[in-house]
Amino acid sequence: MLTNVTLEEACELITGNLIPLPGQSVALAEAAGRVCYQDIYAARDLPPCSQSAVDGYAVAMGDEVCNQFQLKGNLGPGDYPDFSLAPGQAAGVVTGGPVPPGTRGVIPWEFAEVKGEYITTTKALNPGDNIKPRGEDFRRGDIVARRGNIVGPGLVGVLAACGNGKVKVFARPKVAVLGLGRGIVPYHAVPAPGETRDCNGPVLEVLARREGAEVLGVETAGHMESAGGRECLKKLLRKADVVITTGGAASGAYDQALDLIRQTGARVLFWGVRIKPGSHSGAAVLDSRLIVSLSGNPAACVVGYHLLVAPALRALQGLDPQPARFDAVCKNRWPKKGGTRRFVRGYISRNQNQWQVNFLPGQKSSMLRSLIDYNALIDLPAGHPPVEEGQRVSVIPLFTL
Ligand SMILES: Nc1nc2c(c(=O)[nH]1)N[C@H]1C(S)=C(S)[C@@H](COP(=O)(O)OP(=O)(O)OC[C@H]3O[C@@H](n4cnc5c(N)ncnc54)[C@H](O)[C@@H]3O)O[C@H]1N2
Ligand code: MOO
Repeated sequence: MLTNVTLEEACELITGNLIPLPGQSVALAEAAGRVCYQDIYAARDLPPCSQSAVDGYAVAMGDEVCNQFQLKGNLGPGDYPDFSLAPGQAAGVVTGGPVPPGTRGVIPWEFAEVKGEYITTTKALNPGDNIKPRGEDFRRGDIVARRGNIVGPGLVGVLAACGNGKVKVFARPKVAVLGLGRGIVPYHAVPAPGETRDCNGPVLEVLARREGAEVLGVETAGHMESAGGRECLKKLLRKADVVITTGGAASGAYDQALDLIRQTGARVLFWGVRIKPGSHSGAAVLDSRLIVSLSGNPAACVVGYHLLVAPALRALQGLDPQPARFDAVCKNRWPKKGGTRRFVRGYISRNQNQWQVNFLPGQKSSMLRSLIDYNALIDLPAGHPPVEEGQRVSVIPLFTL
């Protein structure tokens, strides 16, 4: 078993042992935010025929410029022309309506005077003026999205315009959360003296949902003997793609996570990561199922989630597992120097043209305080000296981009 691996090694071991989930067809309205399973091509030309860009008069002419035309018909909204225009003829058209064959351009009604069955135009017309040619936006067969693209509102619009009622997207990863800390009880229970309410479970549930997962359940098994805990973990592994355990991850007398995971027959990928907080994290695989064991201390649990679980959930959905990253200028100082690589919870914001970051208060791994406002992790390398205000640091944005 690999122990005390770097974060990069841990991520590679996790993502290298995952197979992206299968595709499923979902209704267009349900597809937004999901990940395309396959390349998608335009099913028709858009617009499907030559259309007018203005309300006015479609006119036909030969090579000679003319400004007087005989009105041949009038097309209202929803009408389709059953006639063509010969040079010298015109027809009333509406914005987005089809123009009759033979149309050279469209004159907005503001630049036309109607007298009886004739119109006189008061503006010169160039060929193609105010016409949206067929297929100007998309040609049938044009690629509109690639496998791995997130379905955004614009793509929903294109697919709706093409008449695609369904989209094939990656299945959502099914996630279950299991609290293994001793004396941890569900948050809605009244804890006896010495017991602690489970707060990691609900936090992980919310975080995993944000990453596109379907959360099957949040359970606690720290009160169970080994056999009970093992059966509980096995049960969750039968239905979930990813089981996140929290607590019981260190190597004390009451820490049972590693033991329980081994008892299921899972192959441990690593145990212990050279980061703080979150050093007591590990991962294992059973068939195509992933188990990630996170610390019980709430902030360590959350940091472990962002750095180890979120990349796995992205990889399962066909996305790049790597989080975004950029430099930001510190707005306050971090007085501690550090031997281990540290992930500090920060708050990033834009100031004029640059990103800035605040180190948030309450950074002990046992404390929840920094988690109220955090929207980024500040990556301080091993052996870093104290960080001064105005210095640039590397940040991983979490909820803002
Ligand atoms: N002798 C040592 N003790 C500890 C070490 C160490 O290296 N040697 N490491 C410390 C660090 S760092 C961390 S982080 C924790 C990791 O502990 P575990 O992951 O084994 O978690 P537990 O012991 O079960 O609980 C720790 C702490 O977290 C609370 N907890 C647990 N689960 C939950 C939950 N679901 N919701 C809310 N709070 C939870 C639990 O009550 C404890 O207070 O170990 C240190 N000790
Ligand atoms: O793993 Mo503990 O989280 O180092 O704080």
